[in-house]
Amino acid sequence: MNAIEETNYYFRKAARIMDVGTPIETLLATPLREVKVQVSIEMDSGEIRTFIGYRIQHDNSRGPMKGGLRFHPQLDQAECAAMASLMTWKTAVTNLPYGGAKGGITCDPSQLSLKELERLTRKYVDQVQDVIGPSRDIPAPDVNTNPQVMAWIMDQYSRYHGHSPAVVTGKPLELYGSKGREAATGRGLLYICREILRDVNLPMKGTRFAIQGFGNVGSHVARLLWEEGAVVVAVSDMLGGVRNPQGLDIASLFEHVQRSGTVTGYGGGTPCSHEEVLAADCEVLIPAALGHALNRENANAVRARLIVEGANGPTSPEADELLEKRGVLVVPDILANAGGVTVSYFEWVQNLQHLAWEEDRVNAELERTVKESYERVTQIARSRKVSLRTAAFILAIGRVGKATVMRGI
Ligand SMILES: NC(=O)C1=CN([C@@H]2O[C@H](COP(=O)(O)OP(=O)(O)OC[C@H]3O[C@@H](n4cnc5c(N)ncnc54)[C@H](O)[C@@H]3O)[C@@H](O)[C@H]2O)C=CC1
Ligand SMILES: O=C(O)CCC(=O)C(=O)O
Repeated sequence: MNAIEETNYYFRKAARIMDVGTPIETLLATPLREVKVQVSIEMDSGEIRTFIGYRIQHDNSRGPMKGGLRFHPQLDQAECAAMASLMTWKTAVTNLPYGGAKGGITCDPSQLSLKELERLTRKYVDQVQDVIGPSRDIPAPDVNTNPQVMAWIMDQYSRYHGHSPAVVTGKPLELYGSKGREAATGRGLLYICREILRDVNLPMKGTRFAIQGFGNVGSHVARLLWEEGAVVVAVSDMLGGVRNPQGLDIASLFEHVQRSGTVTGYGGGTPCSHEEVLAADCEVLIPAALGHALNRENANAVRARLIVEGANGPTSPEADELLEKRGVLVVPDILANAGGVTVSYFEWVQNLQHLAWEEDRVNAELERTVKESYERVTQIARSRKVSLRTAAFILAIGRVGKATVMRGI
């Protein structure tokens, strides 16, 4: 199965329990529009290079489409489509007035200079500016994109359409960004962890976590959990992992990462492999890197009793089944990592109203939203006797399906 087949497997499993019927099931599984563009730029050397960019718009029945932009060498159309679809279900689980989209460029940003990255981003906007917009489709950061990239997007789009801060979220604070957005996905995961730990009678203090990925999502959730007394026993990034059964000192790990750009080589733990992080002896595993991290080959090695999905699509359907059989509780991506898009929504609202919220308000509204979604999903899981993933899809499909039918097809 490729990425979109995996996402649709989960979608169909829930749609069939709900008995939505083949015509609506097919409609909801089919993206509204798939844009694939040539992104050609002049490199610093004077050479012309051509990259491929995507923007997949999955559904807009509940509002403008929303979702991140990924710059990654392995990005392809199927993965963008999968993540666009996940955005539709995620915004619906969280009850944000949005649909879903996702996009990016197949490239390795570590091989580009800052100027090349800027030219690439601006050229991409030239190619998609007629399909995005503040009330049409609003991009945001994802893997290897950041507030600076969002600033270039805002600027380039505004050259075509006039001053438009609300065309993109995750912008720098100096350029209409929202307080709290940078840490929002990690903070949302923290709130989810608090809820699920309470439900399984585990205290935050002393509970052991392993975290795959130490970028925006992984590093913030590690810091927030550690600040609450949780023990982070292993972390990794694309170069490898580091572990310490007594707990890593996250503040000094941050200093190390700031200096070296990677968790590897950190002196407060011992080096370990990617697979050892996923199989770490801990209560909670947070995959917060790329899709398909947990699959048929490694799912049975997982020792955690809870998995909280920070990444999008980190668990393949085969792995999901193996984990469920072993009683491992999985909090799915479309519920667990919705903190980022929730604060993106707050940023968009602030931009449309030309005002700025204080961080306390952002975090309080985020906490309320996360708790409410968690409550709704767990109620469905209990009453229908299904997994949290299937329950989250049932909630989302109900909302998107109703909006679709009420608007008229
Ligand atoms: N940034 C956001 O607000 C949101 C991101 N996500 C998802 O969270 C995941 C991470 O995104 P970000 O943190 O934003 O990206 P990022 O680019 O800031 O960080 C990605 C991290 O993953 C690491 N990584 C890459 N391959 C790895 C591997 N094989 N093993 C271990 N680590 C590896 C990188 O070294 C880096 O530390 C993605 O799946 C993304 O779609 C989900 C919701 C919102
Ligand atoms: O902040 C956003 O709008 C989208 C973030 C994102 O791409 C995601 O939730 O996967």
